[in-house]
Amino acid sequence: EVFSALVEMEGLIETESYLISYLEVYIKAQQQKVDSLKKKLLEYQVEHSEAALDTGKYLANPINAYLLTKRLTNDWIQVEALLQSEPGKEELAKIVDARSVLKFPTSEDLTGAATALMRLQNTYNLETSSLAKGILNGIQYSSELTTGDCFELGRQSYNNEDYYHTVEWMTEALNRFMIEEGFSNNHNQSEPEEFTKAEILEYLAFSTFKEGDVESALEMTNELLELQPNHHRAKGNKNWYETVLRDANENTKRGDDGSADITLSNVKMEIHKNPSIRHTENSVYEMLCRGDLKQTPAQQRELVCKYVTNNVPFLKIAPLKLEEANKSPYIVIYHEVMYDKEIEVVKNLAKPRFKRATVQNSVTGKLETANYRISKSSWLKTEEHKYIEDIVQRTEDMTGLDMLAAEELQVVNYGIGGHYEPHYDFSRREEENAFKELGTGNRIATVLFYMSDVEQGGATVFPQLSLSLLPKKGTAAFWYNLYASGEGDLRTRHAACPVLTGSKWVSNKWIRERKQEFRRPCEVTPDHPPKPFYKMI
Ligand SMILES: O=C(O)CCC(=O)C(=O)O
Ligand SMILES: [Fe+2]
Repeated sequence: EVFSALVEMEGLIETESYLISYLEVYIKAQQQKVDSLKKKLLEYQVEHSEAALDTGKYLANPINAYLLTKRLTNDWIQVEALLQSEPGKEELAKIVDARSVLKFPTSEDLTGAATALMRLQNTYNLETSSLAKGILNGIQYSSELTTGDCFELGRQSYNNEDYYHTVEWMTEALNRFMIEEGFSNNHNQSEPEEFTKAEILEYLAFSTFKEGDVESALEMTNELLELQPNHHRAKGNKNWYETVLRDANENTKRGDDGSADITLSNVKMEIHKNPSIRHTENSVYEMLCRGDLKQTPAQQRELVCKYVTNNVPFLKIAPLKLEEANKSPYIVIYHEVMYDKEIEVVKNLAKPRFKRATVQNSVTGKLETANYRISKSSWLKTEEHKYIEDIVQRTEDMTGLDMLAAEELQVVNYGIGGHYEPHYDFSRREEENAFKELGTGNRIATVLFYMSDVEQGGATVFPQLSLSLLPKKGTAAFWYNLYASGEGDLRTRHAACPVLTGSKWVSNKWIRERKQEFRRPCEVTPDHPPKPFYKMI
């Protein structure tokens, strides 16, 4: 699959440019055939109309008799040959073979890309109508979506059981459909559509019902039945909606307050609200991604920037630039700790080995792909390149921790809407077995290098700390995941926000407990963190 990393999608641009050139040559060849046929037709028509005017007179001329004979012998053989010729055959073969030769996205990619758009819409509160116009946060980024695109996005949302967005996109499709219908009626040039108004209404009605608005769902179904009186499912739905409304009305009548509101208390109905307001941790996460939530001035006042040498002799000459991002747990940003030339090498080494990033199943301990982590990644060994050795040495200097038991450098590229929902980098108790086998202990600390700027979105956020770190090429974030006692620090729960525009590259160096005994001696008493300010789910 290609949608999970932007760099993987570059191959698709190449595919498209080949297809365009094949198609262009094919059409030219076909056009030449049609042009020649038209010319022949015209010649036949001219001669024939003269002959038909007065057959006797025409044939009395021996030259005409000869020409007529010739037209229907030699000439016509040429026409037949032209008709049967297959110009552009080679290009057609190339187009047919393209799927096995060139890089093509799959239907999973289409679903993934559509889901990513929905995620972006949710996280960044993007308006459907603006998005349909190709506008992201007020900036025109791409061409406008067609009615068919809106319908397709609605269908994809429906398949994901996201009824909120199905309603949004199908309403957009319906509005556009009506405008286009009016337009084509006036101009008498209707294009065949890949969907009908009835289909839009069916999706719209059912999703509106799922969202809890039974009356509107019924109205839409009635409209659908006007278009297609024998629509089987619509008839069934109409009955069902009417029953639901009748039951609700009876309930209301029995109510004391005499309110006319429809209560559906006796009807079991799943109401799918906008997913962004369903979970509290999620809503904090999304607010942080949008920049709607920030550290308080009181928190920020405490933070300082300084040059550090961490008692490393080399750093005495070239100290590191440290910016504190959070006091407790201590999270810092190091500036200018990965250089452009290193970044290029790391990217190039990583690209050919990219695989969809996995997560560890908390029950089985197995690695698997998940919708809550969408990116591609690969692992680079320290010995692979001098630059990686340098990066790992710098990581040791930055953290004061031993790199012997650290994991390899993980390099990550996020695709459109690519994200990693709130998680801990350390392993929870259930998963510990996996680490015991490795014998390296838990992930004591994380160093997260930013290898690109990101145009919009893609922040790393810590919901419990109201903290957002914006990617800046060459910087690295560093924090301890564990207390000195070895217990996991729940406040380090963090997430990678979906990338709205741009390509996000990061690399992680996860440092393990093993070998740190003398660098960060363990303590017996964990300091217990304050409770999060929102409800954990
Ligand atoms: O990409 C980011 O900003 C964070 C990535 C992350 O948390 C992880 O890979 O564990
Ligand atoms: Fe993480």
